Amino acid sequence: MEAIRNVEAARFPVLTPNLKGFEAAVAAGAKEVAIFASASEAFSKSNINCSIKDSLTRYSDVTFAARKVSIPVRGYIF
Ligand SMILES: CC(C)(COP(=O)([O-])OP(=O)([O-])OC[C@H]1O[C@@H](n2cnc3c(N)ncnc32)[C@H](O)[C@@H]1OP(=O)([O-])[O-])[C@@H](O)C(=O)NCCC(=O)NCCSC(=O)C[C@@](C)(O)CC(=O)[O-]
Repeated sequence: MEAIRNVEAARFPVLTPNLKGFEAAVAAGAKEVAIFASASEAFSKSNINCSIKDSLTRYSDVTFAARKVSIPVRGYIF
């Protein structure tokens, strides 16, 4: 994040799989984050170690937290 902080004319959405990741991203200076869910239970488990249903709950938490501090979430319009 330090290395890309001042790059202009580019967006760097940081993948944030849960609230802990979101908080770390913001602390590191992220100006945009991204949430990423899976279409199959197997991929969801392998990728972020939880069910699709649980991932949607996590992403709801991340989106809510992002909205509170006006951090854009990729693909989401507040
Ligand atoms: C979601 C986790 C973190 C769960 O990881 P986990 O091991 O299931 O986590 P846990 O909840 O069991 O906790 C284990 C430890 O990890 C810690 N932990 C818990 N969360 C975090 C965090 N955010 N950052 C740092 N540490 C974390 C947590 O605090 C704990 O630490 P301990 O108490 O034992 O010391 C893990 O499965 C993970 O990192 N998954 C993400 C994998 C990933 O980055 N996948 C994306 C690949 S790219 C892709 O999919 C393509 C595409 C196209 O979608 C990309 C795009 O959208 O652009």
